[in-house]
Order: sequence, then C-alpha cells, then structure tokens
Amino acid sequence: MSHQVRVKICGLRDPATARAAAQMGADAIGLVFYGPSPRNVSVAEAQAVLAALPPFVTSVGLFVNADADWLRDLLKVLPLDLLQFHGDESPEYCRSFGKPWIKAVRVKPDTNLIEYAALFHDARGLLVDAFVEGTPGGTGEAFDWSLIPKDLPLPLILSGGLDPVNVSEAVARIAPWAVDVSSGVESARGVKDLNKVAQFIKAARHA
Ligand SMILES: O=C(O)c1ccccc1N[C@@H]1O[C@H](COP(=O)(O)O)[C@@H](O)[C@H]1O
Repeated sequence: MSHQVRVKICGLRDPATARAAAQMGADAIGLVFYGPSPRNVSVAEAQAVLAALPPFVTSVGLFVNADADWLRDLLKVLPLDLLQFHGDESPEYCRSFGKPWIKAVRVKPDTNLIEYAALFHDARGLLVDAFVEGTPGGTGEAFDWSLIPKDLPLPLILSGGLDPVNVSEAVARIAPWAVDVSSGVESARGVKDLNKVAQFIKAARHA
C-alpha cells in the first residue's frame, strides 16, 4: 500500500504563519538556524513559533555545521522534535545530540546516495537537495531526479526547487516519504506566501 506523502514547510519565522501552515495540513515545519539565510530565526522567534503549533506537527531545526556546544545549549531551551543537518556534519556529530535527526545531501551527478545512506544509517531519513556551489541550501534550484536510486534504504525526503507546479510530478515519479519546500512557497526570499503553501500541500497530496 502506498503512503500519503508527508509535507514539510521550511523556513517559517513567525507564529501566525507557522500555525496557518499547520492548519493547512503541513506535517512538519522547519526553523532555520543559519545566520546567512534570509529565513534565519533567533531563539526567541523559534520559541514563539513552537508555542503556536497545534499538536502532532513535527518541529524541525535546520543547522549548517553548527557549533556542537551552541546546539546543545539551544536544545536545553527549545524542544525541537527533529534535527536537520544541512552541512558537512559527520555521522558521529549528527548522533551526538541524542535526538532524532535527518541528513541532507546536496546531489551532484557523481553523488552515490546508497553510500550516504550506509554512512548515515541511523538517520531517520535522507534529505536530497540540489548542489549549488557556495550555498548550502534553500536556493530554489531543482536537480536531476533520475540521480535518486529506487532502492534507497532510508526514508527519502525530496527537496530542492519544489513548488506548487512541479511537486505533483515529483511525488508521482519519485514516491518520496516526504517533500520539503522553502523558496517555492515564498513571495520574496524569506517571506512565505500562504496561498502557495496551501497550493503546494494540495498538489503534493493529490499527485
Ligand atoms: O532555507 C534555507 O535558507 C536553507 C539554508 C541553508 C540550508 C538549507 C536551507 N533550506 C533547505 O534547503 C532545501 C531546499 O530548499 P528550496 O525549497 O529549494 O528553497 C530544503 O530542504 C530547505 O529546508
């Protein structure tokens, strides 16, 4: 039996938008802790977002090569459900926080995703994103989905340049466990458009 694809809306920054995305059916929301990102949140902003979420919505913290001590301190004051590592983190680093985590891989033509899945075998899932030189993610760029093997031994989270128009084809072709979107549901960089969020969730679920 096929599952219903899960939808994560990433880069939320305020409680009202996060709650609205959850009410529209988002399964997970992402909080970006990466200074150079237009979606970066402070600890106080993240706490406000978490406090506004209805139950059974997964809160995901996104990190790019974050300092381990800083992250441990953050987790003492922010009850994130899941950690998303979007940089060059090692498996040892990822598992050292005692929290469920997923690992992002930025896919190039020669990337061996089966090897990544073996290396990060205790991740809850492998997130695949486009490789764009000089930017760790959130670029709005898609990549060649034929580079994704069919027999990946971890739940696959598809991301990179998804939007309300292409997500149904992506779900139909790849059958990922979940899809993750940031740029494709924005009106400007870092500003979520709730109409696009609603369209994205509907299109992902009716693929
Ligand atoms: O969203 C960001 O600003 C970001 C910054 C650094 C690393 C990852 C980031 N976002 C993640 O990137 C992918 C693809 O995003 P997009 O839909 O192509 O904009 C997604 O997993 C975001 O969570």
